[in-house]
Amino acid sequence: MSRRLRAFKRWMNSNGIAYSDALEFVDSPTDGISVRAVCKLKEGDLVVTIPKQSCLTIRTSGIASLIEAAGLGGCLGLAVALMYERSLGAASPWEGYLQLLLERECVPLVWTLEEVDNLLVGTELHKIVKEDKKFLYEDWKEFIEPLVQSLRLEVAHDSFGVDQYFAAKSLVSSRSFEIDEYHGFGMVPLADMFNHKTGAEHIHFTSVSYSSSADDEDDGGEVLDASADALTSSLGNIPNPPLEIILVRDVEAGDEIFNTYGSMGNAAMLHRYGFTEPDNPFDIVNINIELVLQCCSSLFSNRHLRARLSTWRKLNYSGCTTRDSEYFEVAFDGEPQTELLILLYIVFLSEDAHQKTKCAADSLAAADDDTKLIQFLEVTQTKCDPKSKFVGVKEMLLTENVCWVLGSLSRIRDGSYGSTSLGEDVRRLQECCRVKERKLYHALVLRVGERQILRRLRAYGSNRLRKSKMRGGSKPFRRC
Ligand SMILES: C[S@@+](CC[C@H](N)C(=O)[O-])C[C@H]1O[C@@H](n2cnc3c(N)ncnc32)[C@H](O)[C@@H]1O
Repeated sequence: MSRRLRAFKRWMNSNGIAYSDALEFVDSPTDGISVRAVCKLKEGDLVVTIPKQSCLTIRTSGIASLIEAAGLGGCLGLAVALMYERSLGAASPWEGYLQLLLERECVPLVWTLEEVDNLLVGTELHKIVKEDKKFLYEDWKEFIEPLVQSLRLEVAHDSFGVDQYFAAKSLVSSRSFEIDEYHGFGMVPLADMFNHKTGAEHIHFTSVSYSSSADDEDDGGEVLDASADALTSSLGNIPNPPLEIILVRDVEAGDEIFNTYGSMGNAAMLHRYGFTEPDNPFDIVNINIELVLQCCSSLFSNRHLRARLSTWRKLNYSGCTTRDSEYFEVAFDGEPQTELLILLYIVFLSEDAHQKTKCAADSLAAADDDTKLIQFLEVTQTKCDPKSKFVGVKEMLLTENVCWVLGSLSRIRDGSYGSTSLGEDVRRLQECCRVKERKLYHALVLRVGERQILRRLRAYGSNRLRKSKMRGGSKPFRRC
């Protein structure tokens, strides 16, 4: 066992963190720390208990009162707590835990701007990471720099520099857990040593809720050997149950024990945790509404597009929204969000069908989603395919024109990745070393995954078109 793991185990023992003998901690020079099962473990086994007082949170940190006085909460406050405890070195009560952590996690936030521009161009993350860098710098300038200057902390000021803040944020983003209402988010030693596997986790991490009934207290016999002091909150004598890790799936002897960080696409995973998973079924690509309108602008006037967009909105449709953009999701299998198909369908409606839709807009808008779509198609007098009950209402939106735009959107969106083809990206990924070229590897997994979704979007449109033609289905209202 590595020296840092031995020191961490000693620290856990003296801080009331109890774990099953069946857990083995592995320290690999290439892949970091992971947890394995020494023997077979069964679903329902309680394998770890962690007193909340051993977690590093805004409340437990030695700088708690200053953070509170400055009104810093959430991840920003936790990053300050982490920077402070790190600055204390061996004097920090968490030293045995902190010495186990990397200086920073390799999330795009801590990549250079040049790396972000070169590696993430075109991907869902490019703009987001550039904004993150800007906003976090502003947070540092506005909250952390004045805090350190005004309070004349007895620790080195350079422990609170902008680089240290970004490093702390990368650890908070990749390792923190929500503990409870009182502590909020915190660094949870040991719970943060389990790696992630999508949809195949073995453990769940839980915060046990306290019950005052004597029966419930008796049931607490399974709790591992955590010290009574550690289980009692420092705020009066309110019993404060520990955090627990419980097996939710059997693990064979020798196998790695995985947690889940949630079901998310590669962009979210790389953003928050600094890694990706090939063929991640939760991957998505977003198509901005501006791009949709731009794509249609070669066929229709601005006036026409504005009128059709307004009708779509009157029917109570919208895309997904963030602070400053509206977009449509394309799922892993290439299926576009229904709202996008409806918008395109309305764009291509004949003037007569559009007028009828406008007249019926108020009553249509009030209906639930499924009924609204059926009634909308009836209003626009789309001839229902006799087999439509087998193909689904969504298919009725896939006219030749709509499918054509889907293909165009896919090509234009794909152009944002630069001049290399998908095939070249796939070759680069095959030749890339996951360990030595970590940033390039994960950026390529993200890029290739997104471009494959766009290719499936093209296939989605052309397959539906072929099927529709074979059925002699709905005719386009207007040819491109
Ligand atoms: C909560 S920590 C897990 C323990 C970590 N391996 C360590 O060395 O301390 C989360 C970090 O572990 C790594 N990680 C977790 N699951 C991973 C996976 N499936 N593939 C690659 N890296 C993973 C990432 O670097 C991530 O930011």
